[in-house]
Amino acid sequence: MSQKIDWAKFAEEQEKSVQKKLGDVSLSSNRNNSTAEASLLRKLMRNGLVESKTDIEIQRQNPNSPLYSVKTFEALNLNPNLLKGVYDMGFNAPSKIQETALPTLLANPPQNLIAQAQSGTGKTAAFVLAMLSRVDASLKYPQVLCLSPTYELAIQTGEVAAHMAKFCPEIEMKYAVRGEEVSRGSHLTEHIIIGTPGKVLDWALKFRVFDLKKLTVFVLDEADVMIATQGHQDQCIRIHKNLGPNCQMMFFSATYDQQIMEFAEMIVPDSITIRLKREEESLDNIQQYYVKCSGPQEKYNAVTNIYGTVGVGQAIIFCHTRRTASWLAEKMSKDGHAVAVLTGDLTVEQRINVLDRFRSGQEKVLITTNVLSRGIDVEQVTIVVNFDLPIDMQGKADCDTYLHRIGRTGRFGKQGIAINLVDSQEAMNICRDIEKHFNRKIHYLNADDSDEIEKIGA
Ligand SMILES: Nc1ncnc2c1ncn2[C@@H]1O[C@H](COP(=O)(O)OP(=O)(O)OP(=O)(O)O)[C@@H](O)[C@H]1O
Repeated sequence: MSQKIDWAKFAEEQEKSVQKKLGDVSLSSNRNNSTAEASLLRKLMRNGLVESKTDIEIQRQNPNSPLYSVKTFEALNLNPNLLKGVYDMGFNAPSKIQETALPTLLANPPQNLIAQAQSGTGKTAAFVLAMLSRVDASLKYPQVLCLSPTYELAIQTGEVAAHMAKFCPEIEMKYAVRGEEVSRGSHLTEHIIIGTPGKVLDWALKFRVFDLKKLTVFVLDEADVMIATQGHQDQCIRIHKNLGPNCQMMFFSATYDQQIMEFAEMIVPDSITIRLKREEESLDNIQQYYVKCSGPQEKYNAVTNIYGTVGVGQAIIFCHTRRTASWLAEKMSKDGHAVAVLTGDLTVEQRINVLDRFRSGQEKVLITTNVLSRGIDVEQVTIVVNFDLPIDMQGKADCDTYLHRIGRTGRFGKQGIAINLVDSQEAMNICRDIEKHFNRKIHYLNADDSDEIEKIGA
Protein backbone atom coordinates (compact mmCIF):
# COMPACT_ATOMS: atom_id res chain seq x y z
CA MET A 1 0.00 0.00 0.00
CA SER A 2 1.46 3.32 -1.00
CA GLN A 3 2.27 5.69 1.83
CA LYS A 4 0.48 8.48 0.07
CA ILE A 5 -2.84 6.90 -0.61
CA ASP A 6 -5.46 8.72 1.29
CA TRP A 7 -7.77 6.58 3.35
CA ALA A 8 -11.08 7.80 2.00
CA LYS A 9 -9.92 6.97 -1.47
CA PHE A 10 -8.59 3.63 -0.34
CA ALA A 11 -11.89 2.76 1.32
CA GLU A 12 -13.74 3.78 -1.79
CA GLU A 13 -11.47 1.65 -3.96
CA GLN A 14 -11.82 -1.29 -1.64
CA GLU A 15 -15.57 -0.91 -1.73
CA LYS A 16 -15.59 -0.64 -5.50
CA SER A 17 -13.53 -3.75 -5.92
CA VAL A 18 -15.93 -5.60 -3.67
CA GLN A 19 -18.87 -4.40 -5.71
CA LYS A 20 -17.13 -5.37 -8.91
CA LYS A 21 -16.40 -8.85 -7.66
CA LEU A 22 -19.96 -9.28 -6.63
CA GLY A 23 -21.24 -8.10 -9.96
CA ASP A 24 -24.96 -7.90 -10.02
CA VAL A 25 -25.48 -10.56 -7.44
CA SER A 26 -27.21 -8.91 -4.61
CA LEU A 27 -28.21 -11.13 -1.79
CA SER A 28 -30.26 -8.99 0.45
CA SER A 29 -28.98 -8.99 3.96
CA ASN A 30 -31.25 -8.59 6.86
CA ARG A 31 -29.25 -6.27 9.04
CA ASN A 32 -31.45 -6.88 12.04
CA ASN A 33 -30.74 -10.52 12.01
CA SER A 34 -27.11 -10.45 12.90
CA THR A 35 -27.00 -13.89 14.48
CA ALA A 36 -28.36 -15.41 11.31
CA GLU A 37 -25.87 -13.38 9.33
CA ALA A 38 -22.98 -14.49 11.47
CA SER A 39 -24.11 -18.04 11.01
CA LEU A 40 -24.24 -17.66 7.27
CA LEU A 41 -20.80 -16.11 7.24
CA ARG A 42 -19.42 -19.00 9.22
CA LYS A 43 -20.96 -21.50 6.86
CA LEU A 44 -19.61 -19.76 3.81
CA MET A 45 -16.17 -19.32 5.27
CA ARG A 46 -15.71 -22.78 6.62
CA ASN A 47 -13.83 -25.31 4.60
CA GLY A 48 -14.14 -28.34 6.79
CA LEU A 49 -15.52 -29.98 9.81
CA VAL A 50 -14.75 -28.61 13.24
CA GLU A 51 -13.66 -31.66 15.18
CA SER A 52 -14.59 -31.68 18.80
CA LYS A 53 -13.00 -33.70 21.52
CA THR A 54 -15.46 -32.76 24.21
CA ASP A 55 -18.10 -35.12 25.40
CA ILE A 56 -21.66 -35.19 24.35
CA GLU A 57 -24.27 -34.56 26.94
CA ILE A 58 -27.57 -36.32 26.49
CA GLN A 59 -30.83 -35.75 28.26
CA ARG A 60 -33.95 -37.73 27.67
CA GLN A 61 -37.43 -36.68 28.49
CA ASN A 62 -38.52 -40.18 27.68
CA PRO A 63 -36.14 -42.66 29.32
CA ASN A 64 -37.65 -45.57 27.37
CA SER A 65 -36.45 -44.39 24.00
CA PRO A 66 -33.45 -46.32 22.80
CA LEU A 67 -30.21 -44.49 22.37
CA TYR A 68 -27.12 -45.59 20.62
CA SER A 69 -24.41 -44.14 18.46
CA VAL A 70 -22.72 -45.22 15.25
CA LYS A 71 -19.17 -44.99 14.07
CA THR A 72 -19.89 -45.45 10.36
CA PHE A 73 -22.46 -44.22 7.90
CA GLU A 74 -23.02 -47.84 6.77
CA ALA A 75 -24.29 -48.71 10.21
CA LEU A 76 -27.23 -46.39 9.63
CA ASN A 77 -28.73 -48.65 6.95
CA LEU A 78 -29.24 -45.77 4.59
CA ASN A 79 -30.64 -46.05 1.11
CA PRO A 80 -27.51 -47.00 -0.92
CA ASN A 81 -27.88 -44.01 -3.22
CA LEU A 82 -28.05 -41.70 -0.28
CA LEU A 83 -24.96 -43.30 1.19
CA LYS A 84 -23.29 -42.74 -2.17
CA GLY A 85 -24.24 -39.07 -1.92
CA VAL A 86 -22.76 -38.83 1.56
CA TYR A 87 -19.48 -40.28 0.34
CA ASP A 88 -19.59 -38.06 -2.70
CA MET A 89 -19.53 -35.11 -0.32
CA GLY A 90 -16.26 -36.39 1.05
CA PHE A 91 -17.63 -37.59 4.37
CA ASN A 92 -15.91 -40.76 5.49
CA ALA A 93 -17.22 -41.11 8.98
CA PRO A 94 -19.88 -39.35 11.02
CA SER A 95 -18.81 -36.37 13.07
CA LYS A 96 -19.33 -36.45 16.82
CA ILE A 97 -22.78 -34.86 16.73
CA GLN A 98 -23.75 -37.05 13.78
CA GLU A 99 -22.69 -40.21 15.63
CA THR A 100 -25.27 -39.56 18.30
CA ALA A 101 -27.93 -37.58 16.48
CA LEU A 102 -28.32 -39.73 13.38
CA PRO A 103 -29.42 -42.99 15.03
CA THR A 104 -31.99 -41.01 16.98
CA LEU A 105 -33.14 -39.08 13.93
CA LEU A 106 -33.48 -42.25 11.86
CA ALA A 107 -34.96 -44.45 14.59
CA ASN A 108 -38.40 -45.98 14.36
CA PRO A 109 -40.74 -44.97 15.78
CA PRO A 110 -39.49 -41.46 15.04
CA GLN A 111 -37.98 -39.64 17.93
CA ASN A 112 -37.98 -35.89 18.55
CA LEU A 113 -34.61 -34.29 18.99
CA ILE A 114 -33.21 -31.01 20.22
CA ALA A 115 -29.55 -30.73 19.32
CA GLN A 116 -26.99 -28.14 20.13
CA ALA A 117 -23.45 -28.14 18.84
CA GLN A 118 -20.95 -25.51 17.94
CA SER A 119 -20.98 -24.19 14.44
CA GLY A 120 -19.22 -26.38 11.93
CA THR A 121 -19.64 -29.66 13.74
CA GLY A 122 -21.90 -31.21 11.11
CA LYS A 123 -25.42 -30.37 12.25
CA THR A 124 -26.72 -29.35 8.84
CA ALA A 125 -25.40 -32.49 7.24
CA ALA A 126 -27.05 -34.53 10.03
CA PHE A 127 -30.53 -33.16 9.64
CA VAL A 128 -30.35 -33.04 5.86
CA LEU A 129 -29.47 -36.72 5.85
CA ALA A 130 -32.38 -37.41 8.16
CA MET A 131 -34.72 -35.34 5.98
CA LEU A 132 -33.72 -37.22 2.85
CA SER A 133 -33.96 -40.63 4.51
CA ARG A 134 -37.49 -39.98 5.68
CA VAL A 135 -38.88 -39.20 2.25
CA ASP A 136 -41.19 -41.66 0.58
CA ALA A 137 -40.68 -40.63 -3.03
CA SER A 138 -43.75 -42.50 -4.22
CA LEU A 139 -45.97 -40.06 -2.33
CA LYS A 140 -46.25 -36.86 -4.31
CA TYR A 141 -46.74 -34.27 -1.61
CA PRO A 142 -44.54 -32.41 0.89
CA GLN A 143 -43.48 -34.64 3.74
CA VAL A 144 -40.52 -32.76 5.12
CA LEU A 145 -40.33 -29.11 6.05
CA CYS A 146 -37.15 -27.34 7.04
CA LEU A 147 -37.38 -23.78 8.34
CA SER A 148 -34.40 -21.44 8.19
CA PRO A 149 -34.28 -17.87 9.48
CA THR A 150 -33.14 -16.23 6.25
CA TYR A 151 -33.25 -16.64 2.51
CA GLU A 152 -29.51 -17.23 2.32
CA LEU A 153 -29.47 -19.91 5.01
CA ALA A 154 -32.38 -21.70 3.36
CA ILE A 155 -30.48 -21.75 0.07
CA GLN A 156 -27.36 -23.05 1.82
CA THR A 157 -29.31 -25.92 3.34
CA GLY A 158 -30.97 -26.63 -0.01
CA GLU A 159 -27.59 -26.87 -1.66
CA VAL A 160 -26.37 -29.39 0.91
CA ALA A 161 -29.55 -31.38 0.38
CA ALA A 162 -29.19 -31.26 -3.41
CA HIS A 163 -25.62 -32.53 -3.20
CA MET A 164 -26.44 -35.28 -0.78
CA ALA A 165 -29.40 -36.35 -2.94
CA LYS A 166 -27.31 -36.33 -6.09
CA PHE A 167 -27.91 -40.03 -6.65
CA CYS A 168 -31.55 -39.90 -5.60
CA PRO A 169 -33.16 -38.03 -8.49
CA GLU A 170 -36.59 -39.22 -7.41
CA ILE A 171 -36.49 -36.91 -4.38
CA GLU A 172 -37.77 -33.45 -5.23
CA MET A 173 -37.31 -30.25 -3.30
CA LYS A 174 -38.80 -26.80 -3.36
CA TYR A 175 -37.69 -23.55 -1.79
CA ALA A 176 -40.32 -21.51 -0.01
CA VAL A 177 -38.44 -18.22 -0.01
CA ARG A 178 -38.89 -14.79 -1.47
CA GLY A 179 -38.98 -14.81 -5.22
CA GLU A 180 -40.68 -18.21 -5.34
CA GLU A 181 -44.34 -18.09 -6.18
CA VAL A 182 -47.16 -20.61 -6.20
CA SER A 183 -50.65 -20.20 -7.45
CA ARG A 184 -53.57 -20.47 -5.13
CA GLY A 185 -55.35 -23.77 -5.51
CA SER A 186 -52.33 -25.64 -6.83
CA HIS A 187 -50.85 -28.52 -4.89
CA LEU A 188 -47.18 -28.98 -4.37
CA THR A 189 -45.83 -32.35 -5.37
CA GLU A 190 -42.27 -31.93 -4.08
CA HIS A 191 -41.26 -34.05 -1.12
CA ILE A 192 -39.17 -31.53 0.75
CA ILE A 193 -39.79 -27.86 1.40
CA ILE A 194 -36.98 -25.66 2.64
CA GLY A 195 -37.99 -22.14 3.43
CA THR A 196 -38.40 -19.15 5.66
CA PRO A 197 -41.30 -18.98 8.12
CA GLY A 198 -43.32 -16.19 6.51
CA LYS A 199 -43.39 -17.76 3.09
CA VAL A 200 -44.11 -21.21 4.47
CA LEU A 201 -47.04 -19.85 6.47
CA ASP A 202 -48.46 -18.18 3.39
CA TRP A 203 -48.14 -21.29 1.31
CA ALA A 204 -49.48 -23.64 3.93
CA LEU A 205 -52.26 -21.64 5.56
CA LYS A 206 -53.21 -18.91 3.11
CA PHE A 207 -52.74 -20.55 -0.27
CA ARG A 208 -53.08 -24.08 1.07
CA VAL A 209 -50.72 -25.50 -1.51
CA PHE A 210 -49.57 -28.11 0.95
CA ASP A 211 -50.82 -29.65 4.13
CA LEU A 212 -48.81 -29.21 7.33
CA LYS A 213 -50.73 -32.12 8.85
CA LYS A 214 -49.20 -34.51 6.33
CA LEU A 215 -45.63 -33.66 7.25
CA THR A 216 -43.61 -36.44 8.78
CA VAL A 217 -40.56 -34.33 9.55
CA PHE A 218 -40.29 -30.76 10.77
CA VAL A 219 -36.80 -29.27 11.07
CA LEU A 220 -36.08 -25.99 12.78
CA ASP A 221 -32.61 -24.87 11.84
CA GLU A 222 -30.93 -22.12 13.86
CA ALA A 223 -33.61 -22.78 16.43
CA ASP A 224 -32.26 -20.19 18.82
CA VAL A 225 -32.62 -17.41 16.26
CA MET A 226 -36.05 -18.66 15.32
CA ILE A 227 -37.26 -18.77 18.87
CA ALA A 228 -35.58 -15.58 20.04
CA THR A 229 -36.68 -13.42 17.12
CA GLN A 230 -40.17 -12.20 17.84
CA GLY A 231 -41.60 -12.33 14.32
CA HIS A 232 -40.06 -15.67 13.57
CA GLN A 233 -41.21 -17.10 16.85
CA ASP A 234 -44.86 -16.29 16.21
CA GLN A 235 -44.69 -17.72 12.72
CA CYS A 236 -42.89 -20.85 13.84
CA ILE A 237 -45.42 -21.44 16.56
CA ARG A 238 -48.27 -21.10 14.09
CA ILE A 239 -46.63 -23.60 11.80
CA HIS A 240 -45.78 -25.87 14.67
CA LYS A 241 -49.38 -25.81 15.95
CA ASN A 242 -50.64 -27.07 12.64
CA LEU A 243 -48.39 -30.12 12.52
CA GLY A 244 -49.87 -33.56 12.90
CA PRO A 245 -49.36 -35.49 16.15
CA ASN A 246 -46.86 -37.90 14.62
CA CYS A 247 -44.64 -35.38 12.93
CA GLN A 248 -41.03 -35.84 13.98
CA MET A 249 -39.43 -32.63 15.22
CA MET A 250 -35.76 -31.82 14.91
CA PHE A 251 -34.43 -28.61 16.42
CA PHE A 252 -30.85 -27.67 15.69
CA SER A 253 -28.80 -24.78 16.90
CA ALA A 254 -25.28 -23.74 17.79
CA THR A 255 -26.38 -22.19 21.06
CA TYR A 256 -29.41 -22.20 23.25
CA ASP A 257 -29.65 -20.07 26.30
CA GLN A 258 -31.58 -21.56 29.13
CA GLN A 259 -34.82 -19.76 28.40
CA ILE A 260 -34.77 -20.84 24.79
CA MET A 261 -33.94 -24.40 25.70
CA GLU A 262 -36.85 -24.46 28.13
CA PHE A 263 -39.13 -23.15 25.44
CA ALA A 264 -37.85 -25.69 22.93
CA GLU A 265 -38.35 -28.51 25.42
CA MET A 266 -41.86 -27.30 26.02
CA ILE A 267 -42.89 -27.38 22.38
CA VAL A 268 -41.01 -30.53 21.42
CA PRO A 269 -42.68 -33.36 23.30
CA ASP A 270 -40.69 -36.32 24.64
CA SER A 271 -37.53 -35.08 23.08
CA ILE A 272 -34.01 -36.24 23.41
CA THR A 273 -31.63 -33.36 23.95
CA ILE A 274 -28.08 -33.67 22.72
CA ARG A 275 -25.51 -31.07 23.53
CA LEU A 276 -22.00 -31.09 22.27
CA LYS A 277 -20.17 -28.83 24.60
CA ARG A 278 -18.10 -26.20 22.98
CA GLU A 279 -14.44 -27.03 23.10
CA GLU A 280 -13.21 -24.80 25.85
CA GLU A 281 -11.24 -22.03 24.31
CA SER A 282 -8.28 -22.41 26.53
CA LEU A 283 -5.94 -19.59 27.30
CA ASP A 284 -3.09 -21.93 28.07
CA ASN A 285 -1.31 -21.63 24.75
CA ILE A 286 -1.80 -17.88 24.54
CA GLN A 287 0.69 -15.51 26.07
CA GLN A 288 -1.13 -12.47 27.34
CA TYR A 289 0.37 -9.03 27.77
CA TYR A 290 -0.69 -5.52 28.56
CA VAL A 291 0.96 -2.35 27.35
CA LYS A 292 0.53 0.97 29.10
CA CYS A 293 -0.28 3.87 26.80
CA SER A 294 -1.26 7.44 27.41
CA GLY A 295 -3.85 7.70 24.65
CA PRO A 296 -4.80 6.67 21.13
CA GLN A 297 -1.58 7.87 19.52
CA GLU A 298 0.55 5.83 21.92
CA LYS A 299 -1.72 2.87 21.41
CA TYR A 300 -1.13 3.25 17.73
CA ASN A 301 2.64 3.39 18.26
CA ALA A 302 2.47 0.27 20.39
CA VAL A 303 0.55 -1.60 17.71
CA THR A 304 3.01 -0.72 14.99
CA ASN A 305 6.05 -1.45 17.19
CA ILE A 306 4.73 -4.82 18.14
CA TYR A 307 3.52 -5.68 14.71
CA GLY A 308 6.72 -4.52 13.09
CA THR A 309 8.75 -6.73 15.42
CA VAL A 310 6.78 -9.95 15.60
CA GLY A 311 4.77 -9.57 12.44
CA VAL A 312 5.30 -12.99 10.96
CA GLY A 313 1.76 -14.16 10.86
CA GLN A 314 -1.44 -12.22 10.77
CA ALA A 315 -3.00 -10.00 13.35
CA ILE A 316 -6.54 -9.11 14.30
CA ILE A 317 -7.06 -5.84 16.12
CA PHE A 318 -10.28 -5.33 18.04
CA CYS A 319 -11.66 -1.86 18.61
CA HIS A 320 -14.66 -0.87 20.61
CA THR A 321 -16.29 1.30 17.98
CA ARG A 322 -16.43 1.49 14.22
CA ARG A 323 -15.03 4.98 14.46
CA THR A 324 -11.87 3.85 16.18
CA ALA A 325 -11.59 0.98 13.72
CA SER A 326 -11.76 3.34 10.74
CA TRP A 327 -9.37 5.80 12.34
CA LEU A 328 -6.84 3.09 13.03
CA ALA A 329 -7.21 1.57 9.58
CA GLU A 330 -6.64 4.91 7.97
CA LYS A 331 -3.53 5.53 10.00
CA MET A 332 -2.08 2.11 9.43
CA SER A 333 -2.70 2.09 5.72
CA LYS A 334 -1.16 5.53 5.45
CA ASP A 335 1.90 4.06 7.10
CA GLY A 336 2.10 1.42 4.46
CA HIS A 337 0.45 -1.54 6.17
CA ALA A 338 -1.96 -3.64 4.18
CA VAL A 339 -4.98 -3.60 6.42
CA ALA A 340 -8.50 -4.86 6.03
CA VAL A 341 -11.45 -3.51 7.96
CA LEU A 342 -14.48 -5.49 8.94
CA THR A 343 -17.28 -3.70 10.72
CA GLY A 344 -20.99 -4.19 11.15
CA ASP A 345 -21.96 -1.72 8.48
CA LEU A 346 -20.71 -3.97 5.69
CA THR A 347 -23.14 -6.24 3.92
CA VAL A 348 -22.75 -10.00 4.19
CA GLU A 349 -21.10 -10.13 0.77
CA GLN A 350 -18.63 -7.43 1.65
CA ARG A 351 -17.73 -9.17 4.87
CA ILE A 352 -17.18 -12.45 3.09
CA ASN A 353 -14.97 -10.66 0.62
CA VAL A 354 -12.89 -8.97 3.33
CA LEU A 355 -12.50 -12.24 5.19
CA ASP A 356 -11.56 -14.11 2.04
CA ARG A 357 -8.84 -11.60 1.31
CA PHE A 358 -7.54 -11.81 4.86
CA ARG A 359 -7.56 -15.58 4.90
CA SER A 360 -5.68 -15.71 1.67
CA GLY A 361 -3.08 -13.40 3.19
CA GLN A 362 -3.69 -10.40 0.95
CA GLU A 363 -3.92 -8.32 4.08
CA LYS A 364 -1.90 -9.09 7.16
CA VAL A 365 -3.90 -7.04 9.59
CA LEU A 366 -7.60 -7.17 10.13
CA ILE A 367 -9.15 -4.37 12.13
CA THR A 368 -12.57 -5.09 13.46
CA THR A 369 -15.13 -4.57 16.17
CA ASN A 370 -16.95 -7.26 18.09
CA VAL A 371 -18.70 -8.44 14.92
CA LEU A 372 -15.83 -10.83 14.49
CA SER A 373 -15.27 -11.88 18.05
CA ARG A 374 -17.22 -15.09 17.81
CA GLY A 375 -16.84 -18.21 15.84
CA ILE A 376 -14.89 -17.32 12.75
CA ASP A 377 -11.70 -19.25 12.38
CA VAL A 378 -8.70 -17.76 10.71
CA GLU A 379 -6.00 -20.28 11.42
CA GLN A 380 -2.93 -18.27 10.74
CA VAL A 381 -3.65 -15.46 13.19
CA THR A 382 -0.76 -15.21 15.64
CA ILE A 383 -1.51 -11.94 17.36
CA VAL A 384 -4.71 -10.52 18.71
CA VAL A 385 -4.57 -6.94 19.88
CA ASN A 386 -7.26 -5.47 22.05
CA PHE A 387 -6.93 -1.87 21.01
CA ASP A 388 -9.79 -1.36 23.43
CA LEU A 389 -10.50 -3.87 26.16
CA PRO A 390 -13.90 -5.50 25.84
CA ILE A 391 -16.49 -4.03 28.16
CA ASP A 392 -20.15 -4.74 28.65
CA MET A 393 -23.03 -2.25 28.71
CA GLN A 394 -22.20 -1.33 32.28
CA GLY A 395 -18.59 -0.62 31.40
CA LYS A 396 -17.39 -3.73 33.24
CA ALA A 397 -14.92 -6.31 31.92
CA ASP A 398 -16.62 -8.51 29.32
CA CYS A 399 -14.72 -11.71 29.97
CA ASP A 400 -16.72 -13.83 27.51
CA THR A 401 -15.94 -11.51 24.67
CA TYR A 402 -12.31 -11.37 25.76
CA LEU A 403 -12.10 -15.14 25.58
CA HIS A 404 -13.76 -15.24 22.18
CA ARG A 405 -11.56 -12.48 20.86
CA ILE A 406 -8.28 -13.88 21.94
CA GLY A 407 -9.46 -17.37 21.10
CA ARG A 408 -9.05 -16.21 17.49
CA THR A 409 -5.35 -16.86 17.97
CA GLY A 410 -3.54 -19.91 19.25
CA ARG A 411 -6.04 -22.23 17.63
CA PHE A 412 -5.44 -25.95 17.24
CA GLY A 413 -2.71 -26.00 19.82
CA LYS A 414 -0.58 -23.31 18.21
CA GLN A 415 1.02 -20.59 20.26
CA GLY A 416 -0.65 -17.23 20.16
CA ILE A 417 -0.07 -13.78 21.57
CA ALA A 418 -2.70 -11.46 22.96
CA ILE A 419 -1.88 -7.85 23.65
CA ASN A 420 -4.08 -5.50 25.61
CA LEU A 421 -3.60 -1.79 25.28
CA VAL A 422 -4.33 0.00 28.52
CA ASP A 423 -4.73 3.77 28.48
CA SER A 424 -6.46 4.62 31.74
CA GLN A 425 -6.92 3.47 35.30
CA GLU A 426 -10.34 2.09 34.33
CA ALA A 427 -8.76 0.09 31.53
CA MET A 428 -6.13 -1.19 33.97
CA ASN A 429 -8.87 -2.27 36.36
CA ILE A 430 -10.64 -4.10 33.57
CA CYS A 431 -7.40 -5.82 32.66
CA ARG A 432 -6.95 -6.90 36.27
CA ASP A 433 -10.53 -8.17 36.42
CA ILE A 434 -9.95 -10.25 33.32
CA GLU A 435 -6.73 -11.60 34.82
CA LYS A 436 -8.55 -12.56 37.99
CA HIS A 437 -11.48 -14.06 36.14
CA PHE A 438 -9.35 -16.47 34.14
CA ASN A 439 -6.68 -16.83 36.78
CA ARG A 440 -4.02 -16.36 34.13
CA LYS A 441 -1.28 -13.79 34.36
CA ILE A 442 -1.37 -10.89 31.92
CA HIS A 443 2.24 -9.78 31.77
CA TYR A 444 3.50 -6.25 31.49
CA LEU A 445 5.17 -5.44 28.18
CA ASN A 446 7.19 -2.38 27.41
CA ALA A 447 6.24 -1.69 23.81
CA ASP A 448 9.13 0.73 23.35
CA ASP A 449 11.68 -1.93 24.09
CA SER A 450 12.20 -3.92 20.93
CA ASP A 451 14.37 -6.50 22.74
CA GLU A 452 11.51 -7.26 25.03
CA ILE A 453 9.06 -7.47 22.16
CA GLU A 454 11.34 -9.78 20.27
CA LYS A 455 11.34 -12.13 23.23
CA ILE A 456 7.60 -12.57 23.12
CA GLY A 457 7.70 -13.52 19.48
CA ALA A 458 10.27 -16.21 20.13
N1 LIG B 1 -19.06 -36.39 8.58
C1 LIG B 1 -18.42 -35.41 7.98
N2 LIG B 1 -17.17 -35.61 7.48
C2 LIG B 1 -16.50 -34.61 6.86
N3 LIG B 1 -16.97 -33.37 6.68
C3 LIG B 1 -18.19 -33.11 7.16
C4 LIG B 1 -18.98 -34.11 7.83
N4 LIG B 1 -20.15 -33.53 8.18
C5 LIG B 1 -20.12 -32.26 7.76
N5 LIG B 1 -18.94 -31.99 7.15
C6 LIG B 1 -18.49 -30.72 6.56
O1 LIG B 1 -18.12 -29.88 7.64
C7 LIG B 1 -18.57 -28.56 7.44
C8 LIG B 1 -19.53 -28.17 8.56
O2 LIG B 1 -20.69 -28.97 8.52
P1 LIG B 1 -22.14 -28.37 8.74
O3 LIG B 1 -22.39 -27.20 7.86
O4 LIG B 1 -23.09 -29.50 8.66
O5 LIG B 1 -21.97 -27.85 10.24
P2 LIG B 1 -23.02 -27.09 11.14
O6 LIG B 1 -22.83 -27.63 12.51
O7 LIG B 1 -24.38 -27.21 10.54
O8 LIG B 1 -22.56 -25.60 11.11
P3 LIG B 1 -23.48 -24.29 11.37
O9 LIG B 1 -23.79 -24.24 12.82
O10 LIG B 1 -22.61 -23.18 10.91
O11 LIG B 1 -24.71 -24.45 10.56
C9 LIG B 1 -19.22 -28.54 6.07
O12 LIG B 1 -18.26 -28.10 5.14
C10 LIG B 1 -19.59 -29.99 5.82
O13 LIG B 1 -19.61 -30.29 4.46
